[in-house]
Amino acid sequence: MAVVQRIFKGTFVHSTRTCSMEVLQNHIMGLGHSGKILFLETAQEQARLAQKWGFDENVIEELSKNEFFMPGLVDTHIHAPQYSFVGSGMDKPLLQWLEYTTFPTEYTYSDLEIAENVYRTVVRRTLMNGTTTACYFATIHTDASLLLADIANQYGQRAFIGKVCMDCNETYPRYRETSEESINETKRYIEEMEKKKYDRVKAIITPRFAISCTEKLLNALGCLAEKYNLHIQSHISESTAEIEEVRRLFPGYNNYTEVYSKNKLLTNKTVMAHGCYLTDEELSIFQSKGASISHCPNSNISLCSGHLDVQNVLKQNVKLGLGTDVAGGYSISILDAIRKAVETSKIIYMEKQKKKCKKFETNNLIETVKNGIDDLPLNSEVGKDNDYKVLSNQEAFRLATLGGCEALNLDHITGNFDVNKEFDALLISAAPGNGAFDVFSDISAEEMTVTSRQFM
Ligand SMILES: Nc1nc2[nH]cnc2c(=O)[nH]1
Ligand SMILES: [Zn+2]
Repeated sequence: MAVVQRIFKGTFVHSTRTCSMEVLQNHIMGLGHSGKILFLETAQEQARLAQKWGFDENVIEELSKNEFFMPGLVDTHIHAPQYSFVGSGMDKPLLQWLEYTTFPTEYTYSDLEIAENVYRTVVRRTLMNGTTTACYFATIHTDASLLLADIANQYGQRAFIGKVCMDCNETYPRYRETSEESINETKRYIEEMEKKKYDRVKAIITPRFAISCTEKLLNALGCLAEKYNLHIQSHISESTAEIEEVRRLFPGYNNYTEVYSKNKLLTNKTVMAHGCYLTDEELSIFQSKGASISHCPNSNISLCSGHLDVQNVLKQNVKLGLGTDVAGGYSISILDAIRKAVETSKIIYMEKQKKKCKKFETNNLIETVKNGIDDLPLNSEVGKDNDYKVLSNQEAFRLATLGGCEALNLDHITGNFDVNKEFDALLISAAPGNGAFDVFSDISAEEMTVTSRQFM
């Protein structure tokens, strides 16, 4: 039997397959050598557990009343090099923003000194914000991408790191590769990454998006992903202008999703960012391939790209996680993504209400003509049968943790506190001294001084 290394007692909050947020109070968790969860049971079982696992009850580490453990946050889509201009240049829509702000900045990452400075900062800052797993885009530069992987490994972050591939760039031609360069450098990148044998940091195949890649490159990358059994990431259906351009560039395909799926880029290890305008037909392709979507609500609003209807994606059984999409999104925090996901869902709800209201108005007009003004429906009745359910905080919490791990095909390893998974967690104090918010309850001054720590 495995030897227990650490034992925690207190409150554990996580998601399960059937419950968005399960709060387990007064529970005991035992961790094994490798950080794997050996048991999580009610504290009433303490004496029995001590006997079974052979530990001394005095070694139990007890959380204070306002502390709890939750799974580490998962950022399923973030551009590490773009952190250097986060929060600026957001006055343009996607394609112009790429041309004038993003490409000129990413181009400078051939300089490893620039890369090292920003990459070290972004990994530390994401960890400080509770992101224990991140799926990164780097740039087209192989050595700088390898450096980002090395830094994530040094800091103990679980990460996918993508060397970006793009053999087309009409708007900023200096920042692109030839098809051969892109394919050969991707091979070199994969092989270098394999040699490193990092525990928690892996290469991910990264065509930037259909507009930046020829069909030849997309196909070659799909074949490489298959050959090396790798994860894949890209962008899809983020803005209407982008979709128009994809239609112009790939006239032989029925829709945007097909451009990826027919080039072997839509697998159960694929995560596609945005998907705001995917049709139900396209979502059903995602579902059948087991591919997932990274919902990046801050970016979608900041670049005026569109909204993702999360409830529809979930209804179609497509795997879904949250992403910051720094620097399309101005916040590096997944807590912000949780808030924005709920707010986006409320906006969709209000839009549906408005449509309903318009329908009533039209009907009223006809009714009014027929029956006179007294038969108008009361305002309070408007929207009564709007059956759209706003995303709850608990559901958004699930997307930020277990949902993200499902999206990245990591849910057999981590994402919640199931026995045998790795304990990848945040220790949250709801009432740290001088914290960012206030908690009104009977907590002692001593407990107030406890701050959040992070366990990996
Ligand atoms: N938000 C976002 N969308 C993209 N589509 C292609 N590249 C990018 C990028 O860097 N950011
Ligand atoms: Zn992005």
